[in-house]
Order: sequence, then structure tokens, then C-alpha cells
Amino acid sequence: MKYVKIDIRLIVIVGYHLFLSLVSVLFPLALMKVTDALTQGEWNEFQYYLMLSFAVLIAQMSLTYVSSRVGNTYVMQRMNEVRKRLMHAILHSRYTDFKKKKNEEYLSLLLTNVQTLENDYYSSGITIMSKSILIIASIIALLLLNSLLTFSVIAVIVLLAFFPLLFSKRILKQKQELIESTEKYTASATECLYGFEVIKINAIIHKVFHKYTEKAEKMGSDSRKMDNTISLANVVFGSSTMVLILLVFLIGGYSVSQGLLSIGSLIACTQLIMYVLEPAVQLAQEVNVIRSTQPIRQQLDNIIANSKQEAELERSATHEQVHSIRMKNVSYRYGVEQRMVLQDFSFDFQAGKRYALIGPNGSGKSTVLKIIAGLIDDYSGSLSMNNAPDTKGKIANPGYVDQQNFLFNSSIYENLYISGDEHHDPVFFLSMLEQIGLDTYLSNQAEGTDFIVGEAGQLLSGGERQKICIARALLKNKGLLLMDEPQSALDPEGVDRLMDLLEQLENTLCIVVTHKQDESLRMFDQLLVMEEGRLVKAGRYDDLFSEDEPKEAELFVINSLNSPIAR
Ligand SMILES: Nc1ncnc2c1ncn2[C@@H]1O[C@H](COP(=O)(O)OP(=O)(O)OP(=O)(O)O)[C@@H](O)[C@H]1O
Repeated sequence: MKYVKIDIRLIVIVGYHLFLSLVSVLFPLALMKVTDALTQGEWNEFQYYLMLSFAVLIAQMSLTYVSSRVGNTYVMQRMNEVRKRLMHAILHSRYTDFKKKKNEEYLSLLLTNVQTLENDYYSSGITIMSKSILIIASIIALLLLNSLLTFSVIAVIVLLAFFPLLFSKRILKQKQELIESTEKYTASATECLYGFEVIKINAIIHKVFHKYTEKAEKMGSDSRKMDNTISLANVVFGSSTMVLILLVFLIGGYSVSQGLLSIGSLIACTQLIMYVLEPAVQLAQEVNVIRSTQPIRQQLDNIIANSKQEAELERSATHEQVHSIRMKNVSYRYGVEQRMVLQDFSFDFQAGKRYALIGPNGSGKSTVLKIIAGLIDDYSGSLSMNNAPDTKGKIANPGYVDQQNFLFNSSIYENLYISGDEHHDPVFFLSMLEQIGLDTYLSNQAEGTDFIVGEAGQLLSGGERQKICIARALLKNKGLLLMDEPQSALDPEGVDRLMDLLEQLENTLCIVVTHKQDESLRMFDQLLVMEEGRLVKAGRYDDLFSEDEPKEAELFVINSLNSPIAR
């Protein structure tokens, strides 16, 4: 990502700082004239240059304020851009890439690290730019006054330029450690907040708090270590400049004694030297600070680079009506070093039919749904929609109920209509709410569908959340409906209502992951039995669970219980 954008605002900032440096350099020159006029008894000249000095001071103050305002606006714009690019990249990253990082790592990046970038990269960058201009302007003024002094000062700067290199490697390493400990701290803090109920009920406050304290202290100590190194760098740097200033004064004093320089010029030179040395010290420090943000920029660049391919895929996403989905020898593992969670899965799904995916925990049912939904596309084998060639990642827009039943912190209505391409027919809408059993809840809720559901829907019961997610998927129905354990939080009446709704579906390819093993499975056209990532059996309920074939059903239940994952 391009962190610095050369635009009109940046050019204006440089212009302001150029002007500011010129005005700053004028001040010692005016002082020189004031002193020389005073020592030579030129009263009128003294008054004139004194007024000029005040005018320069006022101009300097105004320009400093204006240029910092323009600088702040530039930093704000760049930071907005960084935050937008980062979230855009996160949202466009591949599902599996996204899952490799923990949410806390993203939070730490979005909050702490991005803030560090603002302070340590942009603000330091502007400081470096302004100080460099001031140094150049002061050196030019010095050259006009005394070339011997000027060359001594240049020699000082060249020497000073080596100091940051002595510490930068160490600071960089410590910054990396600080980033890692900040991520762990954020993870621990988030866990305390999300796990509030579990922590209280299980009376593990002490244990969790102890873990949190460890992480907080480690982050504090890493931050202190880095600050100490920076302080050491500053001390070494600062004291060496003092020695060098002394050297410059010796040369200046000698020049005055030899009549090569007036007292006013020495005062002006002294001030100008300070304009060179002070910014040079700051410059060296800021260079280290900027270098320390390199790991953060690297992290951001990796996320942005990884998301580019996914964005390409999304652009080619299809929204056509689904008639069939054919999966052939689809195998998948979540990471190169991980085990196969899906192995040679082959099946033809047809529109207008209902399928149930059943099997023990961890047998790969949700993974099948995610592959069909296009969330996962780096599988081997092929998946084709409507007999087209392999459509990796291109099947988009299914009605989807996930296991988390996630809701946005907005109104029920907005949660039902999240994508804008759902059915907007009010009759259909109301009958849907009634059929799923949300009408009673809504009639008791004064705000109705305008009720704001709270963070992740926590102001609703688990079943209410699930009903809203089901209604959302049904309203969205574009011929493909994927539901991952949609009955897990429903009461028996809710389950019956859902089954009725599914039975009424027309022209819809409906795949439901379920752990129910009762008569309700009869309404599915096919039951797909999965075990350890393999499709081991497929058929109607009666074929698999009939009285005549008790062994089939028993075998499935026994296998489920004996599965290593279930155990
Ligand atoms: N993001 C992930 N990273 C690594 N492994 C994963 C990930 N998601 C799932 N798995 C693993 O893949 C395997 C299959 O998971 P999947 O969620 O498809 O199973 P499932 O049959 O739906 O299970 P359940 O009935 O418990 O919901 C599991 O062993 C799980 O640990």
C-alpha cells in the first residue's frame, strides 16, 4: 500500500514549511542586526530591527499554527484511507485466510497498531520533512555569514547521521515484540469481556484475571524496554551533540577574536546552529521511530495483498438461479499442515429438493455448506453449478443460516433485510414472521421490528436470534438455501414450524445440516450421512432408518459415537 500520497495537500504542507523555515531563519538575522545596531549606538536602526524581530516572531507563530493544521488534515485523510483499506482488505480476504488470524489480532491491528502508525509514521514523517527544510534553510543562512562555521556544522550532522543506525535494529526487534504482546493482551482483554457470563458462573475470575494481568504486564514491560532503548539512543545522541556544539563555539569565538565575525553575527550563527543541531537530533530520533513502524506496515501490506485475489473472485460472482450443484471428488483441508476434513465428496444436488447432512461432530458437514456457499474455494476436485464448468467460489447469494446466528447491532427489520435483494412483499414478509413464530414476540415488543437487538443480538434469546436468521435466509431465498443446524436453539414448536416452512419451499435447493435423528428427517428427499470427512451413505429416511433395516441405523449411531472426533 502507498502510505504517502503526493497530492496538492502535501505540496501545500511542504510550501508552508518552506515559508515557515525562511521566516524562522529571518529571526536570528534580525537579532544580528538588533545587536550590531545596539553595539554601534545606531538607535533608529535598533528600533527598526526590533520591530522587525517582533513581526517575524508573529509571522512564525501564525505559520506554525497554520502548517500544523494543514498537516493534521493530511494525516487524518491518510489515516482514514489506511483504516478503510485495511477493513476493505479484511472483509475481502479469503475465508480460510481470515480464519487463520484470531479476531483479537485484527482488533489489535485496527485499534492499537493503526494508532501507532498515525503517531509514529505520519506525525514523525511531517516532523522529518519540516526539520529537514529548516536545516537546509539554516545552513544556507550560515553559509552567507561564515563558511568555516558552516562546514563544522555539516561535519557535525554527518557524524550525527550514524547514531540512529546503532540503535535502529534493536528498536525494530523490540517493536515487533511489542506488537506481539499487544495482540496477546487484546486477546486476553476480549476474552474477559466476551466470557463475562462463563467467568462469573464458573467462579474463575481469579484465574482469568491472573492471565489478563500477565499479558498486561508483558505488554507494559515490552513497551518500557523499547522506550528505554529510545531514551538511551537520545541520551547518547544528545550528549554527543553538546560536545560538538562546544567545538563549534570554539571556532566561533576564535573568529570573533580575529575580527572575522561581529558579535551580532556570532549570536545569529549560534541561533542558526541551534536551528540545525536541534532538528538534526530530532530527525535522527524520528527516523528510528518511523523505522519502528515497519512491522506494522508489513502486516497491513500482507493483509491487503492476500485480499486482492478474493476481490477478483467476488467481481465474477454469479447471481443466477440455481438448478443443480454437482460436487465431484471434493477434498479439503483448512491448512497445508492440517488433516483432510473432507475427502472425495461427490454428490449431485437438484433444485426443488431438500437434503439433510447428518453425521457426528467434526465430520465435515459445515465445511460442505461453506464450499457450496463459496466461502471456501481452495478445495481440490470440482463443484459446478447448473452444469457449468467448475465454479470455484462463484456461487454467491444463498440464503444462509450459520451456526452462530449472528445479528448486527441494528433493528430486527434491518437484520432481516441485510442485503437489499430479499423479498419486499409485505404479505410474504408478515406470513413469514408468523410461520416462523416471530409474530408473538414482535406483538409483545413495543418497538416491533424497529427494536435494536444489541451487540451480536444479545438483547434477544437464543431461539429468537435463530428465528430471525432463518427468516432472513427465507426472505433472501434465490433458489439456494443452506442452513447449518437451524433448529439448535428452537423449541419443539419452533422446529415443527421450521419443518413446515421447508416443506412448502418450491424450486429451491435446500441443504440443512442437522443432528436431529427422528421422524422429522422424513421430509427430506435425501439424507447424506457423513463420517470423518466422507459421504458414507445417502438415501431417504426409510432407506436408512427403517424398521426392516435396524442395522443401518444402528451402524450409523454406533459409528457416530465411536468416531474419534465425537470422542
Ligand atoms: N477454520 C478452521 N480451521 C481449522 N480447522 C477447522 C476450521 N473449521 C473447522 N475445522 C475442522 O474441520 C473439521 C470439520 O468441521 P465441520 O465444522 O465441517 O464439522 P461438522 O460436521 O459441521 O461438525 P459439527 O456437527 O460439530 O458442527 C473439524 O474437525 C474442525 O475441527
